[in-house]
Amino acid sequence: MEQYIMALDQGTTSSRCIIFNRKGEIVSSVQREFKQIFKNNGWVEHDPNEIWATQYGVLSEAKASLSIAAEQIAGIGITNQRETTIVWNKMTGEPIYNAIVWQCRRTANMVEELKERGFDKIIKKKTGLIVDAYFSATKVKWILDHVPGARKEAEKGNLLFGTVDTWLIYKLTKGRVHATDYTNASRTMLFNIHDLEWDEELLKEFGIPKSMLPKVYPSSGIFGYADATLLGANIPIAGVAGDQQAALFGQCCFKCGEAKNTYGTGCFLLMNTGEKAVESEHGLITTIASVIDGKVEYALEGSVFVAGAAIQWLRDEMGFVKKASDSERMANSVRDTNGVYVVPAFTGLGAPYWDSYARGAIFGLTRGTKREHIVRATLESLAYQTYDVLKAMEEDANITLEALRVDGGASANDFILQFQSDLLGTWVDRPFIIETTALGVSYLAGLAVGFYKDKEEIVSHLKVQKTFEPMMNGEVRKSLLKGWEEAVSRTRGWAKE
Ligand SMILES: Nc1ncnc2c1ncn2[C@@H]1O[C@H](COP(=O)(O)OP(=O)(O)O)[C@@H](O)[C@H]1O
Ligand SMILES: O=P(O)(O)OC[C@H](O)CO
Repeated sequence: MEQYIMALDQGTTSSRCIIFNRKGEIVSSVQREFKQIFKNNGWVEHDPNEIWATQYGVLSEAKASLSIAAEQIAGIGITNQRETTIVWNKMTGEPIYNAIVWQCRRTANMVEELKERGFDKIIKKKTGLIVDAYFSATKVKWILDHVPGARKEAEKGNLLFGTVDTWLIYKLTKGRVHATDYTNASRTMLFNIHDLEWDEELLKEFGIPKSMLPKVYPSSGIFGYADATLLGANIPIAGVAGDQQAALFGQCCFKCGEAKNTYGTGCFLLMNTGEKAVESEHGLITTIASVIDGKVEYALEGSVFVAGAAIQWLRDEMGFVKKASDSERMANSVRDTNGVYVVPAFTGLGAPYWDSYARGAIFGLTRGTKREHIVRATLESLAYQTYDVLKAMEEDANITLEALRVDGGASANDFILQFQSDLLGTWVDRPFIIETTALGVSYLAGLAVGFYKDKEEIVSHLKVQKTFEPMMNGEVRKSLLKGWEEAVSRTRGWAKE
């Protein structure tokens, strides 16, 4: 009987289940979008029960579509939107508040206060992170401070905290396992990435009892077993990683200096730095890339908060496109943006600016501006933001990339990738499978259950579908970048009182 790996990819906008065969090919894929809750300016929430319901829905559908027996699933891999924070009651298993999403800015003031006291330096040293509302720590504190009775319950040991991987493991094992992996732990701003432990000083600073925290495991290994009532057999959960680290693995960036950029809701550029935790001097963060067989590898990361989400905004709020993919045709229907720049700083700016108070803006509007120009400028903004983080990374790591490996939903858009290659002046390689997040965690799970022998076997699966080559004249590039730089500078600090 043929065996498969089931990858659960819980992203910011959708829950997905992809089943892979031994050759790393997709044999079934089901996806479902879920509700984004925008209660206040800059706030973003999800309903944890809807996250679970959609995730369970797609995994059941994907399995049914193949008509396979539960025993044919050799292992489950879980990969997830990172940092998003859920707190639930240990007795009832019910969340006490909505999931506070990584993009949410509600704790920006808390962050300011930490910076004023100089505590950001301690945080950076221990966690590799630039203090920001992006990470989980201030979100957990906010829940404990604002949900009536929460802090008391937490102190009694009645509440559990988890990122989305932890929530899914908990639901899949029917509350038997409260665990996470090192990559997800490294995004909480509570985890010491050098000692590989929850940090007592940080827990004290944020007032978070240790009893709330999940146990931390390597990314490839057995976390527990999905309950037989859910899938028809007790199936091992054998790999867990934050989605961007999973994509790094799925792109086979196993060597020092290898990097990938994922164009999903946000854009995340990660470079493997091997056993060395490189400290950035240009606004990037240091994070755990993977822990496998006791070996820790680190990465440098540039996180851009809004990328594909800007195209969803064009679709849902502006009504400029019916489907995200229509944006490509519209962008190509005009020669250029007619001087328009869109800076999609809807939830502030991440790397390399780290400005919680920046807000989105459209510049250069004239009486001749058409919606096609705004659509084109929105697509170009993904490439400009990537340019900014890649340049910071090249300076930190003192290297020049020959080619950028790309993936994620918006990497299906040829216009974006051609413009990306033009701006960077380097090749851009898109693989056959752009779902590298799910692919990566299927590799991690597959290694744990003996589906794959080693990384060498995995590398043999990597195939480039299309390479984009730079075609833009150097002077044009320079002038476009100058306009972008100016546009970004004018969005800075906008929402600060
Ligand atoms: N053809 C396309 N052109 C531009 N953007 C796209 C296209 N297809 C999908 N997207 C964008 O990609 C994002 C979805 O990518 P995905 O990798 O599934 O994201 P996530 O994991 O963050 O939910 C959406 O924000 C969507 O707007
Ligand atoms: O949902 P994605 O794929 O955009 O990823 C979100 C990131 O993990 C946030 O850090």
